Amino acid sequence: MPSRAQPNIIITGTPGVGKTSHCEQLAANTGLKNLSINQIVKDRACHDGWDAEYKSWIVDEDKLLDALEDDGVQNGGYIIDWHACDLFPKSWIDLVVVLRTDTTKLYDRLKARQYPEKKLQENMDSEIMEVLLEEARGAYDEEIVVELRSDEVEDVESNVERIERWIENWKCNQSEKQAQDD
Ligand SMILES: Nc1ncnc2c1ncn2[C@@H]1O[C@H](COP(=O)(O)OP(=O)(O)OP(=O)(O)O)[C@@H](O)[C@H]1O
Repeated sequence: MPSRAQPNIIITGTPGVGKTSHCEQLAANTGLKNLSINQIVKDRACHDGWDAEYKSWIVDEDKLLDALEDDGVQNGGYIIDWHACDLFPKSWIDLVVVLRTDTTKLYDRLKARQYPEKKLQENMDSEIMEVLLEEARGAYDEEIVVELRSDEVEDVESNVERIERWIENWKCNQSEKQAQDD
């Protein structure tokens, strides 16, 4: 286990599953820093331009990782909000939460955001095919990947409470480990 005092947690999932809603609530409750990768990509120009068809930035992953490393993300204390997860080094990450949503609900949420039809359909397919869950399971140890439902508003609160309990346990384990090492 790494010797961080605070964990790093990825909240991932198909666009529209509720990552931002979860991350904001979790950051407010725990004091961990909310790291919106979308924002970093935009603000720190970690991209190779704008994809007009998909209406999204073409991410330069090397630049992005350099920017995160400069900020000391590897030292812990971050909630990482991003619709991909396999680019972050394994050694940086303590928990990966993959949010899942009923596809009818996802369709309504993406439609409300006026997503272009092609992007909407691809995201629906991605949720149906469990692409993000498979990506998380492929990139990280099985025991740190957790799948949570985000269908109803109440799910956000119960998921956040669950993650808060996980953080407390993680900190206890870290303190015990530290005491053994001293
Ligand atoms: N569990 C939920 N129940 C009902 N509505 C939700 C839930 N989670 C999120 N929403 C709503 O769905 C929309 C998308 O949520 P949010 O922006 O948090 O998703 P996201 O996964 O961060 O999307 P993106 O990847 O595009 O940033 C918002 O209008 C939000 O209020």
